[in-house]
Amino acid sequence: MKDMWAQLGSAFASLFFVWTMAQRYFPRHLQYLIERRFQKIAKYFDPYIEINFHEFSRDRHQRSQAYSAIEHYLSFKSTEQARRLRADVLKDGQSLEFSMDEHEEVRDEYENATLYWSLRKTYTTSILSSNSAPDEKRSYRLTFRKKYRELITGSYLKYVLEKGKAIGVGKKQQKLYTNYPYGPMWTNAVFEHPASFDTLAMDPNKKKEIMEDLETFKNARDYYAKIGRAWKRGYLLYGPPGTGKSTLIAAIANFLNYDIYDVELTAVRDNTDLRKLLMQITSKSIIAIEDIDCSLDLTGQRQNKKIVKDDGMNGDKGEHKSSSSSKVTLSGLLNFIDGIWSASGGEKLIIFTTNYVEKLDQALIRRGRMDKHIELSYCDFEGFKVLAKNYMNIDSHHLFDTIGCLLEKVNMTPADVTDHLMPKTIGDDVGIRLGSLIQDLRIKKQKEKTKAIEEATSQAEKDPKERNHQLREVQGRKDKIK
Ligand SMILES: Nc1ncnc2c1ncn2[C@@H]1O[C@H](COP(=O)(O)OP(=O)(O)OP(=O)(O)O)[C@@H](O)[C@H]1O
Ligand SMILES: [Mg+2]
Repeated sequence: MKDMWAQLGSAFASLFFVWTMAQRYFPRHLQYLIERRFQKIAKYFDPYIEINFHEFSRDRHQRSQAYSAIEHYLSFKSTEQARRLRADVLKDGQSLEFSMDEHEEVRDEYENATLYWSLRKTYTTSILSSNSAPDEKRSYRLTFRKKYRELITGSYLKYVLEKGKAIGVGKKQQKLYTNYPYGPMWTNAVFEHPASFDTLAMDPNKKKEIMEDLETFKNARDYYAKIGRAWKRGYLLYGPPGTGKSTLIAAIANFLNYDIYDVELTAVRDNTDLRKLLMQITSKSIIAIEDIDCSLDLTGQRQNKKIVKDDGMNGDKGEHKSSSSSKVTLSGLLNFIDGIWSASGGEKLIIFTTNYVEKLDQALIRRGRMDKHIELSYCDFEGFKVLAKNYMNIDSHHLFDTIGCLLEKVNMTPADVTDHLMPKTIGDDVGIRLGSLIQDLRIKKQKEKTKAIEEATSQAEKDPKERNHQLREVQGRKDKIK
């Protein structure tokens, strides 16, 4: 391993440690003088240079891309050389990536130079809570001889980062980030949503258009640079609850292989915290702000948000009130979308969702901010066929015609349709599930019919002059529903 010089160096390091423990017994000016001497002697004897690559920035907000690249680069060497390894599951959920564990060291060769990489960990306890587990800080340390300084800082590190990034591209495990309620911090989990464009019930032309738009965006780095615009794109998804807005976000993330940053605006204290949070978002990410009309009072005042209770990205929505004290304003959000903040990192998709597009401030959704407006609507026959294929693996059935006719007249969300297509008991066959859907569609149709008649009748009663006209309307609606 390292030679005699290194041992001398570490002897000095130990002496220095003893000194730091003993220095409190010396007067200040003496401490300073002795320290300077120590440093000079240590520098003279130590022929090595060390470079540290920390996992996070000093404020712990941003994960270093260099650290990730080094991790990938060292993966193979660690598997070969290290005795204590750490294993992480890769994107496919089956293979593993190994990296060296704490205090392990691996050797690398580059143009006759020998270098050593080691992993270091330090622990600090959070000042927020005395009970919290110590915070772990990891860093890679590169050690090499002084004479290789130019070689290493010049071409070697460039080579490591490029190679590490290339190795990491195919291995990237997607993450779902959510912001903590206190302070501008993200917490993350592995993102494993199965949604894809294939399983999405949506007009095939619309689907194709979205996929092409995403593909163009993904490959447009040079174009955005040329026209001088930040490499970002805004999507607005709107439509009634249960029409697939959250599912579409998951499908887009899977299509692009991007991470998702799910911003809970009501948990963000103010515009400054919002900016800090958004600044931490790395490239190849989707920034999702769901139910934007509920998260932000678009007149600039604060408002409580309904909390989405769901399993991951989807599910039923409860109307709980949160005791939010967020001071995030519309202008704060717009400043971010437009501003230079959003340019850091590049390649970001910002997606807003809402059930009530008409409630949104025009400033928020104008083109340039929200480049693409996508309506998700009730299930039509084409959408139903996609769901039938997904949930029951069938392309046709003698009940399809009846369902097609009913879906033309009745508004039912894809979420409600899928509820019928899922087997409720082990013996539920296709016929039973389709029958249950038809029954529900008929009940809905009947309800809509009764409601339409009631509305028209009460309207006619309010205005006797219009009575005859209204009665004709009622008859017309009855015929239409039939
Ligand atoms: N277009 C769709 N294609 C396939 N599945 C869908 C679609 N729409 C809804 N679903 C199913 O319904 C469930 C709820 O959908 P989702 O959460 O995406 O709706 P949403 O539009 O986000 O609703 P909300 O406005 O309440 O947030 C999902 O689990 C999904 O399986
Ligand atoms: Mg949703």
